[in-house]
Amino acid sequence: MKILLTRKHTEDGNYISEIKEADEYTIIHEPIASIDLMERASRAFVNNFIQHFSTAYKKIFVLAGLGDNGGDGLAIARMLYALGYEVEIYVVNYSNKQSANFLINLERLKNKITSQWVENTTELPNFDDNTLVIDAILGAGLSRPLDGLIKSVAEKLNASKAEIVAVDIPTGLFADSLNAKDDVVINAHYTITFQAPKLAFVLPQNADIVGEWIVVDIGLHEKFIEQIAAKYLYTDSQTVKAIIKPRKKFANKGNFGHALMMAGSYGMIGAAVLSTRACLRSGVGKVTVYAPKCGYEILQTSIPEAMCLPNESVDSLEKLPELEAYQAVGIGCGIGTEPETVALVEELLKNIKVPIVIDADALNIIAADKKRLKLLPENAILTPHPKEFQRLIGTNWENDYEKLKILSVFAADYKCIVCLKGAFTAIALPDGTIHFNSTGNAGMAKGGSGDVLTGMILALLAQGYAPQEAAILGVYEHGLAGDRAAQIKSPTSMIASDIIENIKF
Ligand SMILES: NC(=O)C1=CN([C@@H]2O[C@H](COP(=O)(O)OP(=O)(O)OC[C@H]3O[C@@H](n4cnc5c(N)ncnc54)[C@H](OP(=O)(O)O)[C@@H]3O)[C@@H](O)[C@H]2O)[C@@H](O)CC1
Ligand SMILES: [K+]
Repeated sequence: MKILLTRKHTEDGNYISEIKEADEYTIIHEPIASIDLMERASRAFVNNFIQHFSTAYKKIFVLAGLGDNGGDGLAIARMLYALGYEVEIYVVNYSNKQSANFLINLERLKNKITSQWVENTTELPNFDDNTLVIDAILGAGLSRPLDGLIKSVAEKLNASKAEIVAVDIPTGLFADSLNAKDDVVINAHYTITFQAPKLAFVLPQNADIVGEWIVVDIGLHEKFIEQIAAKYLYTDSQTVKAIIKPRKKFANKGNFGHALMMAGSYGMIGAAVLSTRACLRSGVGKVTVYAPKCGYEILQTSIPEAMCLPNESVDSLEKLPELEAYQAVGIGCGIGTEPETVALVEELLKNIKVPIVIDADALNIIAADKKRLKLLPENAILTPHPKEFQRLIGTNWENDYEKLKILSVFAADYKCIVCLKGAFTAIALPDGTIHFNSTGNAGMAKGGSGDVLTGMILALLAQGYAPQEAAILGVYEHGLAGDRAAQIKSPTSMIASDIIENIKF
């Protein structure tokens, strides 16, 4: 799914809104009147809202602005009222400019619900912990940080205990550009957004502002959206459905590749076990694990399905084995950074001719001498967590927008694929696009999760998935397995082995 931007920079130094353009294209080519599109969007909001909140709240306060976000608010209030909800409308009267659709919806309220016009926060009711507030003050049309009346309304709401549901975007949040640290933004608990995810929603810095969020389809023209060259995408079940290849009935294990997992060191054989087992659960035909001697018996007994190739050294990985037999290689999980292992990583990068996934200590080894970055083979998949990525680039970032810029440039410069792990893992491709993942949960932020991901991606590479596909699909299925594990064990109690047990391609 594409992430549509509200401020996309153009070559002449201006910016356009992809959302607004899709909106206008739909109005002309469907065709549909603008007010009817607003009605459709509001209906989509209400359908989701009533599923999510049923009748838990006695009274609903709708805070409406004067533009089209406010117009949505009025339409939503009318629809909820018609469904029997007790609704009060407060119009935040911050300006003398009102949109045409706002005015039409104001007219449509007549003889149904009255709206109270607010010029001071003292005219607002008290929002106690049993109230639900729908925030329809400003949406995609935000052009500057909040000030004056809207800012004080936002501060009052944020200080209250009310449950806040945002229409399209929480008021004051720029959909895809940076808010200053001291900007006041309404902190929503739930956001129902129209047609496409907004970039701000997948950035960790905004997690407490957007709350849980969901995209509802408002039927903007498919043809227009198809031709948008999106820089940011969101991996959902549809994306993944288009990538997954069905397993053929008459296939044998030779059809699914032979993977080589280079992992483990003394005290870290668990990382080799987890990554290899995850690889086996992800459809690979055969897997050989190359590990130090101290891991041999552990690996042979704990994963009988895998072959184990012990290297000479007892405690750490050294010396490159023959690579001819393998369709893909994984390296890094628990390998440590002993000098002989450093030499092995360098040798591997110089000699590898098949797809590779690089994780953990292998990334740290590369980061320790930046010249090694030049050895990265084209389309190598790197799976750093933020700290590892910082080591690779040798610097930190000021905010998440800067992080994305650095990430995208890094992937383009080194022609590699970087899966930057975290909530909404960001996968940067050599073409500069960034694909955010939609699955996963906080229970996965635990030792061993990353090893599982490396094993899954390795299995997909060995089966012949293109590296981009292997990264996007692997990260998505890893998150999904984590979500299943969290359902069964709870996010707090689940461990990496539970993720493996819930992999289900
Ligand atoms: N796109 C779609 O597909 C559909 C979109 N729909 C809905 O439309 C919404 C977008 O509507 P919108 O363009 O009217 O913008 P909105 O956010 O209501 O505000 C605009 C007004 O606010 C003003 N203003 C800006 N910043 C300000 C500030 N800090 N403080 C004070 N004022 C400020 C700004 O003034 P200006 O910048 O011109 O000075 C302008 O007058 C979108 O979020 C969705 O809910 C659906 O109905 C149908 C399908
Ligand atoms: K809003």
